[in-house]
Amino acid sequence: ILGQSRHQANEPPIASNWRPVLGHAHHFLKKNGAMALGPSMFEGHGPDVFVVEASLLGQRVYVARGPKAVKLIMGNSAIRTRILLPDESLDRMESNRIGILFNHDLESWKVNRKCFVESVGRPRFLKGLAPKIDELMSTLVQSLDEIADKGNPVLINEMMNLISMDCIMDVLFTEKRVFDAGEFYGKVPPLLFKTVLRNEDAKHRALSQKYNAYVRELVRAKKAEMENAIPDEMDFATSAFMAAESCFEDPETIFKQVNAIVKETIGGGTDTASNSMAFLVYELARHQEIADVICEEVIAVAGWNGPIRHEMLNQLPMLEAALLEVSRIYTLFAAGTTRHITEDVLIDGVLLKKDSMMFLVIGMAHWDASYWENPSEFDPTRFLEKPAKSEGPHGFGWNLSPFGYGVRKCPGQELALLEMKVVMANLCRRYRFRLADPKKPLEVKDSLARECGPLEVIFEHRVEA
Ligand code: HEM
Repeated sequence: ILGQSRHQANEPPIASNWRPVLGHAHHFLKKNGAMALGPSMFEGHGPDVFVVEASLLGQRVYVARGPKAVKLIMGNSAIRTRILLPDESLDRMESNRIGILFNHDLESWKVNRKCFVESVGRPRFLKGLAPKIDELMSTLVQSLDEIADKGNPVLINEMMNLISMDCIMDVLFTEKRVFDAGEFYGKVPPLLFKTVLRNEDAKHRALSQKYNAYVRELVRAKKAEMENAIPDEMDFATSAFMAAESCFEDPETIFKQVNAIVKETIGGGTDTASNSMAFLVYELARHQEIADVICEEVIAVAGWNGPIRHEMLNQLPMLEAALLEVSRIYTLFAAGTTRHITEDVLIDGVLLKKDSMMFLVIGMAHWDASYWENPSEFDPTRFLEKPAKSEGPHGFGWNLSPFGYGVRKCPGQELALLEMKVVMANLCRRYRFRLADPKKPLEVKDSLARECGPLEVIFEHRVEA
């Protein structure tokens, strides 16, 4: 089952695809493990069936599907703990009982989450965010212009990885680097976070040690830098130190806390944004009319070369709609939102029993034909007008929740959307994207999150540079 794929050539992936679920179940599926698995768990049935119970190596698993699950389960503050990972994996990531992503200790998670949310939401940090990414992009387009001059295809999945990594590191530490981040990549492999979770051999252990040491060094340097005056527009790591200092007293705890926030931002914020942008480029290459509208929007507010400022970002409706549409169709965590049920809880007459695992299949609702017209079609215009009775995380009912919803929803949502808007606005006004081989099916890999496979794209200048 793990080896099968339901992707059709040239079709976007089925958002309710069950492969990511099995990726998550990896830890529990031993060599001869068996799991009662049928399509009813992940797709095919109407919205009435919203929790399916299964058994995985003798452990009870609930698969919560569709919009009702998003509203009732994600919105329920009693169901807060994420799936339990082996201590061994957590120790290797140095993230045992610290941070928020895999912290199983609810009390500790609560204070850590408060700290994360405070760091990422601080106005003095947010103020400088768009100019910072915009400045980085203005340096990058010089390299991209050369690529466009030559007309050679680029691997957009890899390029977006580099851009996204550069953005996140700049956002965290105000690091100015050039486009070729190769050397840096050796220290922080972008997929390390995922690899660490799944692979236990010596190579990965060594890589994670290197990575942990590298991040510690950056955080230490940031702390030292904070002895001087803190600038009015601060970076994320500075904001995280301020948040941690307001939550904890012990300097060692503060340091560990900031370290965790930084690693979770790198882990949660790089692959996610880069794959979303790679999928968006793919769709824009196939829908030039949408790309043209986005280009016109950007030029109307910022001109061909002017800076893209924070206040302009809500004047780019088609770009925002295109990002939502990509998040709907490609749903990075289609089935990868997990919970561990810590106490018996009754949801809409369904008893969810203590000590069970849960997978929340948010992607199912994203492709529900009873809610979305032509759900497999990339059509951002569906987001240009909100329905009159707007509800749900994005105002489109409970049928759209790519960042989750409720107590554990993604705390990086605003940052991710802002970053993607600034990056894509810079690219869309300057270049037209063409697929090097339009007939080649898009490769999509499902693991912890959904990934864009090798994708060759040609950049064409929109204006003479
Ligand atoms: C396109 C980009 C992104 C997508 C689609 C995304 C999606 C998600 C989803 C679905 C969850 C799980 C929510 C749940 O369990 O209910 C999550 C959690 C999380 N995300 Fe994101 N995310 C993105 C970007 C980011 C960024 C930029 C950051 C860092 C600033 C980030 C940090 C986190 C963290 C730390 C959590 C764990 C929260 C917790 O467990 O309490 N994410 N994200």
